[in-house]
Amino acid sequence: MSSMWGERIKLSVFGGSHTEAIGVTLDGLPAGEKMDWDEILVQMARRAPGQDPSATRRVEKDEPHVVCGMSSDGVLTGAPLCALIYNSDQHSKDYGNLKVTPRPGHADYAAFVKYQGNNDIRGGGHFSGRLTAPLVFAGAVCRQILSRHGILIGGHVLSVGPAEDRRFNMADIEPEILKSLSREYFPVLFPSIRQEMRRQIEEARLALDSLGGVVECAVTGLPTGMGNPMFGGVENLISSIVFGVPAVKGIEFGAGFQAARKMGHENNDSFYYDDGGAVKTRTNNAGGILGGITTGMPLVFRAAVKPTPSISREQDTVNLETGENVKLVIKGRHDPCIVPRAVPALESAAAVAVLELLAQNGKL
Ligand SMILES: Cc1cc2nc3c(=O)[nH]c(=O)nc-3n(C[C@H](O)[C@H](O)[C@H](O)COP(=O)(O)O)c2cc1C
Ligand SMILES: C=C(O[C@@H]1CC(C(=O)O)=C[C@@H](OP(=O)(O)O)[C@H]1O)C(=O)O
Repeated sequence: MSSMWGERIKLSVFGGSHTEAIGVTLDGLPAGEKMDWDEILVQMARRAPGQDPSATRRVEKDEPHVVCGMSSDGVLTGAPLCALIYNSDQHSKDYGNLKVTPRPGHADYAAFVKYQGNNDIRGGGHFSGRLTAPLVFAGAVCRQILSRHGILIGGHVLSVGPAEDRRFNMADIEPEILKSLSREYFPVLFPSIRQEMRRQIEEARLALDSLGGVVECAVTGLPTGMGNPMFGGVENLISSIVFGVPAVKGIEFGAGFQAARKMGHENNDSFYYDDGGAVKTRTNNAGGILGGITTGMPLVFRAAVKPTPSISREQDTVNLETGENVKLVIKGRHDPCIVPRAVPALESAAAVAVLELLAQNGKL
């Protein structure tokens, strides 16, 4: 399976939702960087399941065990960093019927065909959202290195169903806002919207259904001039890792799809020199990227997260053994909405991508 990413910072994620453990190997990290272990645990806790009514009831500690690559006092050795996260709360019986009656919206059918039924279906196997736990560990390491280069990453739940938070002011994102968002569970910019989002999620859950939404993520402090045209652009790099987060179905940068409805004079970001003589833009519809290259303005992207495929209401499917059309009722513990827990996963994907970008541009 192709669960490896990166040229300079090489990321490999392994395991399945119900295997003994899941984990990650990160190669290419700079030696000598001291990690704050508590900060790593803060990031793991932001994504961990079982701590909120808006999430799956599966309970996992998600405490990483470092196998190699970090000294006992938390300093990166420069050798590949490998961490394991043990699985402890598997209910594999819930998946007994799903191999031959694939869930609409999940990877069951496509994987059954590709792997001739040999794929581990329990808890979504290697396709599970649980595989974002090792990604968050990797991101937690990368973002500590990035912060020493003045680069901050933070995201928030922009929408859940019809409930909408406000967007970042893309031309001017306060470091303090990103610092606080990036330590929260279910981060939002406009605090009172969280309650409405939770209400929408609960309503969907009670209707035996699920909800999707959008995550908005920003990166500040990026050096200007990193990235390449055409296939080597910063959008290309970030998108390729962001689509590694299960359930992400779309990404846009800056004004994104709204740019298609603007006039040129509205969409262009005028340049000016700030008081310190730095070139800035008054607006940031470009989302910090022009021609695939960083402009020095905040990098902003939004990712569309689909509604959780495993829902409790009866659905139509097929029986791959008998060749019949059948009804399916899914058992088990599923996120009624993935979006809040996808925020740290998407920030982490961005952190790994930005560290790769620095490495590719000789800035590490
Ligand atoms: C944090 C997170 C949690 C998820 N939780 C669930 C879940 O409880 N049930 C489920 O069916 N899908 C869940 N998913 C989504 C599936 O893993 C995903 O839809 C599936 O692997 C198919 O991949 P695709 O949607 O990218 O095509 C979750 C995804 C993430 C990122
Ligand atoms: C365990 C996590 O999420 C899981 C992601 C997931 C899926 O199909 O993606 C299905 C569920 O697995 P299970 O049936 O074993 O409870 C979720 O709980 C996690 O994110 O840590």
